[in-house]
Amino acid sequence: MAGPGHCSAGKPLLVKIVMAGESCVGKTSIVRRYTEPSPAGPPPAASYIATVGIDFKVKTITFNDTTVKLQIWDTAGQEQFHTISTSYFRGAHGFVLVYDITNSDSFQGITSWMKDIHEKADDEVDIVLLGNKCDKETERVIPKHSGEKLAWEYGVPFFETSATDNINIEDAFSVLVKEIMNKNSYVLCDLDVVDLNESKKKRTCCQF
Ligand SMILES: Nc1nc2c(ncn2[C@@H]2O[C@H](COP(=O)(O)OP(=O)(O)OP(=O)(O)O)[C@@H](O)[C@H]2O)c(=O)[nH]1
Repeated sequence: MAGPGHCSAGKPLLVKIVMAGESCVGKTSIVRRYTEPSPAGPPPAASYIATVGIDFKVKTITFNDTTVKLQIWDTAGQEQFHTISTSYFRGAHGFVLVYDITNSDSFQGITSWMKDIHEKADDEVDIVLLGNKCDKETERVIPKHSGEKLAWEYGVPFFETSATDNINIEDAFSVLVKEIMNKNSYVLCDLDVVDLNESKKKRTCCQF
């Protein structure tokens, strides 16, 4: 893969990030909080709508004076979508691996998601571990030190986050992007990305 030094002048870099973790831990809410444009971000939807298959959002950031396009793939956590979700792991530069601090099954599931990442993603991929829903302190079942210990065992950064209260979301992505960007070889030039929304906007009933 090409590093930043190989990109044509003015071309942004492209970084592929994949969200992973059990169903209902807050992956979609975290992506929405991070990518949607209002300064504080909109609150995640109060009602839960499961991701079906896969979805993605793009966010453009500046890192050390370089424009970087983050392509964030939001996978479905439900078991029935496991094969399709993990098929998007290949080629990812980084993973945001999420559990819910109020749900012990989602914490136990991290080991299996880590195994999937190591089996299906490229070697030396960067990962950040998030214990989400830290605004629900009274319902907490996973102590913060358990998350820290697990992250330490895997050698990855760890944050407790809240998509609802916008806690540590920006910081978690910043740390992940920094780790990815520091490995120049994992960043692609954004040469052949087609903006599908842009083509849709231009299309009329007679033009395809
Ligand atoms: N209190 C609280 N609720 C949250 C938080 N993040 C998400 N939720 C709620 O948790 C539920 C599930 O959130 P989603 O973002 O859809 O979860 P998901 O991991 O994308 O779920 P799948 O699409 O099934 O994989 C929704 O009702 C959200 O409003 C949070 O930080 N705090």
